[in-house]
Amino acid sequence: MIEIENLTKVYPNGKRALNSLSLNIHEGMFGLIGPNGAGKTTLMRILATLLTPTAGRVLIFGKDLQTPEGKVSTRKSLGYLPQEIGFHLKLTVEQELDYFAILKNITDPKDRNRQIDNVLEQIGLRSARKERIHTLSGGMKRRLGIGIALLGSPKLLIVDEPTASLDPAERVHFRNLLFQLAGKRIVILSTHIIEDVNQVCSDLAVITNGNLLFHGAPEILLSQVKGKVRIVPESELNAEKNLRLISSKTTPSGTEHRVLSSEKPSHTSENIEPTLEDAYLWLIQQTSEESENV
Ligand SMILES: Nc1ncnc2c1ncn2[C@@H]1O[C@H](COP(=O)(O)OP(=O)(O)OP(=O)(O)O)[C@@H](O)[C@H]1O
Repeated sequence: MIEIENLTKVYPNGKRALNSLSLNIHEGMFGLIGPNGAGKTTLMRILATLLTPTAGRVLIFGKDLQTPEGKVSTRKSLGYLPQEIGFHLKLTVEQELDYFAILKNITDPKDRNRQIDNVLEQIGLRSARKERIHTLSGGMKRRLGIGIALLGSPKLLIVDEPTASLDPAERVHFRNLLFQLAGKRIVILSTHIIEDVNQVCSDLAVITNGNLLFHGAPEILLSQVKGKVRIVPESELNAEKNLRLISSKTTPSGTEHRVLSSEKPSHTSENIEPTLEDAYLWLIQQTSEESENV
């Protein structure tokens, strides 16, 4: 388990990226969502021991990250896939994995080969082992990134926006791969794609401006907007009271607005089943309105 207590990070330029954040993360898939600049990467870099917090405490599998012993043991049990990964494009898939396995201190060549075979199987790149990295598709490169993170069989896997640049089929493939990998591990998935979290995470946190807005199961977040989402045509928008606009789209019959409201629907609009994205947008909007009113 990961225990985060009152974690604060203030960068040297005075930017407060995390603000006394407390959170516990258990085995399985954990989704971390929030708008740009919310503090997600800062949090993940602290968990990955790449950044030192200004205040607060983090225990990873019972070890305090502030102690040298805690840092060493976390690094041993960690696989981290950052947003950008610098591959050696002229190496083959197999050579790249071998290179990173050596960096991870897997010194015995037999053990290294065994682990590389396992990882290639897990990420579905067995047939591409002799291919040079510059010839791989974006999705295959992301899978190779996860393969590198998996070397050493880490108990904690942290992945930062892994599906952002992938096509829909590769995205689904990749998120299913993460789900399979979760098993007895902790997998932290940071993303802007709420649907990915909805499909594979049993627990999630929403952060904005370094503050924790929500922590719990996706169903609980969803339940907060149940019975409150509906589609309203442009012509009816003024007839409805206390609406919160989620999104708008142009259809052959005119502009339609997806809105949230606790009021009874007007005669031409009716409530529809909300999505996790509705709940997320509602939470974010509510918070930004509250902070504007302070
Ligand atoms: N090295 C740094 N020095 C100063 N400010 C920084 C630094 N790194 C990040 N920040 C700021 O801290 C805040 C949080 O950034 P962070 O990258 O953690 O957010 P994020 O949620 O990962 O955003 P995104 O989704 O855009 O990647 C932002 O306002 C960012 O500009």
